[in-house]
Amino acid sequence: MYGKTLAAPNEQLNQDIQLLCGEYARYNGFDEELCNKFGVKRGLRNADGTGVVAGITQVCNVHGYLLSEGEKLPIDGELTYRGYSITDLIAGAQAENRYSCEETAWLLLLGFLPTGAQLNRFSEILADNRELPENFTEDMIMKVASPNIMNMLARSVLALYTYDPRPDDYSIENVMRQSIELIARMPSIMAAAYQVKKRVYDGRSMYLHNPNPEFSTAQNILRMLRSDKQFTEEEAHLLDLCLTLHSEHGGGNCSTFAVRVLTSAQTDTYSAIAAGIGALKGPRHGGANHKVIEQLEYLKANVYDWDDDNEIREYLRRAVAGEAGDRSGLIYGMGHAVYTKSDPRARVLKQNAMKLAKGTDYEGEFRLLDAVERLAPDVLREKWGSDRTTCANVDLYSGLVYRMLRIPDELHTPLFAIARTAGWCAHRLEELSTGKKIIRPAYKSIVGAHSYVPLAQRG
Ligand SMILES: CC(=O)SCCNC(=O)CCNC(=O)[C@H](O)C(C)(C)COP(=O)(O)OP(=O)(O)OC[C@H]1O[C@@H](n2cnc3c(N)ncnc32)[C@H](O)[C@@H]1OP(=O)(O)O
Ligand SMILES: O=C([O-])CC(=O)C(=O)O
Repeated sequence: MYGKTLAAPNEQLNQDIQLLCGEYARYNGFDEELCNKFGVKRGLRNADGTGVVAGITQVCNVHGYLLSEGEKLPIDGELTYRGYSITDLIAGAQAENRYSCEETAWLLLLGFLPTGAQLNRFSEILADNRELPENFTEDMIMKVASPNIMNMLARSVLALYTYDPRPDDYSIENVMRQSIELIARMPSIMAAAYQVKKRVYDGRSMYLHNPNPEFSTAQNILRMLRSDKQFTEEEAHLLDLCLTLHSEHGGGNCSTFAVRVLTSAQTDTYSAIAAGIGALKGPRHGGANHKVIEQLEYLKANVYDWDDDNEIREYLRRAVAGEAGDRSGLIYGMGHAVYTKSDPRARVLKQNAMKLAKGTDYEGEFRLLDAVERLAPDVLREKWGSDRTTCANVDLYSGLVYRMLRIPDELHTPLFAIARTAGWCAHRLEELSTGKKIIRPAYKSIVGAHSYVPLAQRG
């Protein structure tokens, strides 16, 4: 067989680990009721599920419900970047046949819309910084390839520290430079990591195409991923729309909060952004877009009639019971910490997915996702025993759009990371300029006091 395989742990080590885990279970874990007793805000949430307010931000607003007399009222979600609605940002660029991802990055970093001259200069700066440092691909990506591109993104971002003459300078001027370099370089890292992974793990040919300085971020991504470097303008504009939609989501989402936590310790930009990538990789967060595609494959394999709601509902019930799919009990692409009735990004992605799928081989996959969106809320309500409103999130339709753009499934979450780098950097800058305090919540200790026992006396 061609390609690198990972060594399995040896049998003796497996047995030792099982013993250790048995001991772990005896000495760890606690009665969940203790959290209620001590008023612990698990997941940094209030009793009604709203987030504990951890800071003030001017970067973004995620609006998902109204509070009336202490009750959460479901509404259609709204998302604004620096006060501008995402739909206006996208429509504005589309009306002028422009790409919006670079304008969005400027807006998030600086706080206002660029003039034409500012946008042109910013795009030139990004173009000048897309290439990776000399020998970076050879030394940092090729030498120890990773089977997982998110892992490779995090490792490569950390490695860039070594190539930076001022890695630990956290002045706004220096962090702005680092932010712009990272936004420019992330697509090149993803493309190289994917090509090398293809070669090393899948035994396929790799193509290392240089970015084109004349191209936008979306155009360059398609150019670098495709063996023939070819793409259509429609494809690049759709990818640009996806990147814009994923660029930012407030200070409280798991990955951005991770970036803010690390930043509050005044650590370096590379460590903070690598933490964001690590958090985004999780299947409850950005990794859900990849999981949605896996879930779609399970549905395709296990549902006989894709138009039979009863059969799909039954499958979803089994998934929630942990008896189907990846056995996690989750329906991926559904539910959100803030949005109730709808996620505005999912609405836009759904429209595009529907348009693109119509009359193609993907129509059936679109109908399956649509069925998940229609049926999952009731299935979840059965589980919760309540009438709570839940909705599709950004991850439900993005993977199908990427599939239709011929982007490999394993790059769906990395594309999210590429887009979110602008948001992470904007929050890092904000945390540095306004945070002023190390983020340090408390954990209530419930461990009793023990007298030390000398080794010879332990039973
Ligand atoms: C870019 C993004 O991060 S968007 C989110 C992407 N993630 C997913 O699609 C994964 C599936 N969804 C989820 O896991 C959740 O809805 C989250 C992580 C997005 C939000 O989590 P929370 O804010 O804790 O959701 P919420 O308060 O509504 O959860 C209540 C309960 O319902 C469960 N639940 C929520 N959504 C789902 C779901 N899609 N499938 C199964 N159970 C769910 C929660 O696990 C929780 O169970 P518990 O009380 O046993 O712990
Ligand atoms: O806000 C959240 O918790 C998750 C989310 O949708 C995002 O980060 O895009």
